[in-house]
Amino acid sequence: MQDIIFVINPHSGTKSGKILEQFKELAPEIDYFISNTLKEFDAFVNTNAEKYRVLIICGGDGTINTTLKYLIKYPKLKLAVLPNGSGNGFARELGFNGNIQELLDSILRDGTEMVDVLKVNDELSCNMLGLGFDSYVANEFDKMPARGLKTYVVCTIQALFKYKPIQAKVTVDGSVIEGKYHMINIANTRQFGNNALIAPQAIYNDGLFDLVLIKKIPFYVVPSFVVRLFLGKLKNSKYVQFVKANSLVIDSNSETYHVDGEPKALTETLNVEILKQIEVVKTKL
Ligand SMILES: Nc1ncnc2c1ncn2[C@@H]1O[C@H](COP(=O)(O)OP(=O)(O)OP(=O)(O)O)[C@@H](O)[C@H]1O
Repeated sequence: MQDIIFVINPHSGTKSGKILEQFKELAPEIDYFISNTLKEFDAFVNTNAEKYRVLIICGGDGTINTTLKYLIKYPKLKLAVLPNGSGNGFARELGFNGNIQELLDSILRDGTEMVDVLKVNDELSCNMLGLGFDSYVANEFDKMPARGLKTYVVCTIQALFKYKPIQAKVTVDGSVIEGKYHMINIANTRQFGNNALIAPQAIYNDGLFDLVLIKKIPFYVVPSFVVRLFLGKLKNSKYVQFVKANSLVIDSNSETYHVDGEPKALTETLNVEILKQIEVVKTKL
């Protein structure tokens, strides 16, 4: 337990204080660090990374995203997750269920699995990036004073009335796909979070990502689309096209995009490729 570090993002989710207390009670011998700012986190990891074998991240997909560059720089460091975000897509896919004792047991078993990391211009991603509707929602969510699932649902419903589809040109495997889209996703794992399975066939360690192109959906189709999304049945929808690839280029008039749920302004062409793999604690027996 000496070589494990627990890092908690106090800005993620809605119950980080309570989780930290529970963690300290169950594992008093494990070092912990409260990551108040990215600057403090950077200084802490760069000073201490060599001391540790496992980095437990307590936060959402956005927090996990901020650790990727360190996991690549210090490959002896393995990632484990105590989910505390609004969607927790990555944690759900890798089987991190939020139970502290089960997490510690998984770490002690010492099994690991590799996970692909994508490079998106100068950023990294391990779960999902997207343009269009979901980046619009991520941007609106970012402006809200409260976080959590409830706020996310409110932002999504409001966006259904305000959002306009985007124009995009995607160059993938020498072909050009061009059109008007409700949203475009590049999925390393199957889900956005909250078990919304946008790319049901995505495999996080196959050296490929799934490009998911969603055409403009008529308003009356939205309810059945949402049902298919949560059932993992989008493959049969005529509004959705899937392509597996390991690199692509996107030009779009979307003003925003998101990387693992973190909204960004879109001002240039996006170049996406599979970069490397990181080692993640295996939760399944
Ligand atoms: N390592 C870090 N240290 C400090 N702050 C961070 C760190 N990583 C991310 N943040 C900030 O904390 C905010 C919330 O983090 P995160 O995205 O993980 O939680 P969430 O939005 O509640 O969950 P989810 O991404 O699952 O929807 C981010 O938008 C970012 O501004």
